Amino acid sequence: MSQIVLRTVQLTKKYGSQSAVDNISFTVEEGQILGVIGPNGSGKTTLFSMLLGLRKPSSGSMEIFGKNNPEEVRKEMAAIMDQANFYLRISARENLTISALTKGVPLDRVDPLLFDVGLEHTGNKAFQSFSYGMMKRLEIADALLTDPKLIIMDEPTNGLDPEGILFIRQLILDLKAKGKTVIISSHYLDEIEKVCTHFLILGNGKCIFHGSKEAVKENYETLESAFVKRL
Ligand SMILES: Nc1ncnc2c1ncn2[C@@H]1O[C@H](COP(=O)(O)OP(=O)(O)OP(=O)(O)O)[C@@H](O)[C@H]1O
Repeated sequence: MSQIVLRTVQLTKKYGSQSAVDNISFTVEEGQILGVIGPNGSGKTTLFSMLLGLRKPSSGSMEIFGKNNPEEVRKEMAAIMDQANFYLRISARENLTISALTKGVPLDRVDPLLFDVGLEHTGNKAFQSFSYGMMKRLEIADALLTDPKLIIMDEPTNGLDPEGILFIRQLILDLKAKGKTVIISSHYLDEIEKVCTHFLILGNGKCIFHGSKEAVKENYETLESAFVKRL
């Protein structure tokens, strides 16, 4: 049986009287690629913030690798949240080297990762000269430094050109081939449908569908139709 990576039980986050995440229970097993979708304001970022330990649930519980506190499994997890903090005047390679030193990661991981994200030729350019797509690639390399088992990505294709979108698709497929577990939010249903094994559809903070790609196909044919019919 596959290991359970994440289990939430009636997970709830309230802002005042409003439930941004409302009583959500689901599990994610090792190797699954879970796509989290929902309209604006449906609770995706709030859910991710709790998974990363950035916000505390108001009620309910969650376990990641069997631990209640995300801090205890920090080394097993990485997040790509569009909030990367890099030094502007130094290169991608230098930024990644500093990050590796800070995280206690062997420095020989830096160059292969620059290669993996397609920055091997631009690795010596100052970060401030980077395009948005290049920044995103560096953020991904940084997130993967620790070889995490669980990768959480909040709308990773937002603002990317077609080449960048293809790169993210291939990256997720590579992570899947390595047996990593990925939780990814996106508004691009066609794109997320190509890479995910499972889906969680949120509406007003509630789980309105959770199931496998096969269950979506069997019941709704496409993710878009599941999305429209369940909302
Ligand atoms: N810090 C906050 N204080 C009060 N309300 C908040 C806060 N953060 C989010 N909300 C509210 O919680 C609800 C869920 O927001 P959240 O950002 O989690 O949704 P989302 O699905 O990520 O949206 P989007 O697709 O626009 O990124 C929204 O109604 C939002 O206005």
